[in-house]
Amino acid sequence: MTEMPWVEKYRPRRLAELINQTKALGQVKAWIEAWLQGSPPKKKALILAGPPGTGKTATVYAIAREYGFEIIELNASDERTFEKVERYVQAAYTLDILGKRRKLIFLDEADNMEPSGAREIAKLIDRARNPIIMSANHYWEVPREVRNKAQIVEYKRLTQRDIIKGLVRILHAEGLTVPKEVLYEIAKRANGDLRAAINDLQTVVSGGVEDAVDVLAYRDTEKSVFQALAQLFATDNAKKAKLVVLGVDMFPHELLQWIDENLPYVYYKPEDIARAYDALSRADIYLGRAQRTGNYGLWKYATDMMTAGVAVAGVKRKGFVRIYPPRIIKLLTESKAERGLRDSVLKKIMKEMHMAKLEALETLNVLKAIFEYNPEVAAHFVVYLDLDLKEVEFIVGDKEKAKTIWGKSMNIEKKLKERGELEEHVRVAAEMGGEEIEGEKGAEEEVEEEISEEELQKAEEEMEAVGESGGKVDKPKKKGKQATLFDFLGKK
Ligand SMILES: Nc1ncnc2c1ncn2[C@@H]1O[C@H](COP(=O)(O)OP(=O)(O)OP(=O)(O)O)[C@@H](O)[C@H]1O
Repeated sequence: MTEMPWVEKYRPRRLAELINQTKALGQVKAWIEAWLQGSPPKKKALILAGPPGTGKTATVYAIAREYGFEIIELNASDERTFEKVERYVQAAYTLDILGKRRKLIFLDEADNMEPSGAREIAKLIDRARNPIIMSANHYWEVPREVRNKAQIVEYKRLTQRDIIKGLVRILHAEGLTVPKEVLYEIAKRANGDLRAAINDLQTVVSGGVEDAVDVLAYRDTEKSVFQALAQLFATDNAKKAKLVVLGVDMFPHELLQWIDENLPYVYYKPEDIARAYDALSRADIYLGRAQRTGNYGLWKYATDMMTAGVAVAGVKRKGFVRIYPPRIIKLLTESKAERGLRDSVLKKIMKEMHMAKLEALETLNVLKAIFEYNPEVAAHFVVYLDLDLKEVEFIVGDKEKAKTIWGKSMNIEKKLKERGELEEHVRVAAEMGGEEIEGEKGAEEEVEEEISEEELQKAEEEMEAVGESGGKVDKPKKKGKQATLFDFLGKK
């Protein structure tokens, strides 16, 4: 079961619970009280500016709770934001007779605003009859016309002592303890970001403290990749998705492995997972092409595909998502028996779905997520791929779940037999696979997909479209008659 993220569970409910931001809180309180006393402050908007994870958003929620505001939370990077703000800006902030609560407008990411949106927001601030609070990591990147109309409140980077205080508070509430050294390590690495520290603590605790050394060792070298992926998987905004990986010190193909590993835990609908993997395989194609031609300009498209393309692929799982290091590293520690099972499953995927090994590996990752969360669909795959119980156990990684899926697959097979349709099922499955494979060798060889100049041009337009609209990427059409998960899900 997915546990609630601790950063949400322990979001400070009252201002007094906020650690070490006394000066900032004093300014916010004075400003909000001016509204309540019937004389709105001269600057009708506030900008809470400071490093991530220092309590800006938490302040807004605590203020709302203590002073009885309803929060209208909007993201400043969303182009439609100003239309939405417009709706609330004119509403009176006083309590009305129907007992509705006064509204406080909260605009996150004010440093990520489009220029046209900024002009509108600036106009709206002038007309505002409700308090508008904005939040930004980089004050100077908030558009000037907005900055000029807002009062700044500075949030300071939290100290290691502050971080430890926050972590201990949570451990106390959870009735847990972790070794002091682990706590110090987390605090040291958090760089003043309590949100990152709390996420690290939850990761360490959920994996068992024995795991802590590994997780923290990774943090040392891959410091920002955990944070970047957590942000990537939290956003539906294509532009933000592209930005969050900018600071990651990694080659694109390494980043791709990390995304690949973690993606099945983020999406839960098979069609969304498949869509995200489609974006990832496009990225992979660009990387291959860059490698072959030496045109490393293609890395940009690859990175855009694996970030924006993946971020907009569908509905994400809510709750805390633990980020895992790439499977390739884990594979090295796989036992011989596991390797054997993996290879036999891969062979079946390659044979039935007419895929090359690399694609079959990706498909196996998708199957893992499907088997974990969707036993009905999983059972159809068992029949289709003719898996045995041991292989099902290997895919789902849990004996009980494997039995459930197995039971369902037996039922499907029984029904198909009864209706004399087993052969038909196999025929349909074969059709999905398309033409006959050209022997074992053909299936095992990695297929090199060439892309033409027109395709590159199209990719550029595609990525621009993703960046601008934040909308969904069109599912690229697969060449040939290879079976895809879409085919399977569509035909089932
Ligand atoms: N000063 C603080 N006191 C107590 N808890 C805090 C503090 N700062 C952050 N936290 C914890 O970290 C979580 C994230 O903090 P918050 O959302 O307020 O960060 P933020 O400053 O708005 O970051 P960002 O700029 O990335 O939006 C909170 O839910 C809370 O659990």
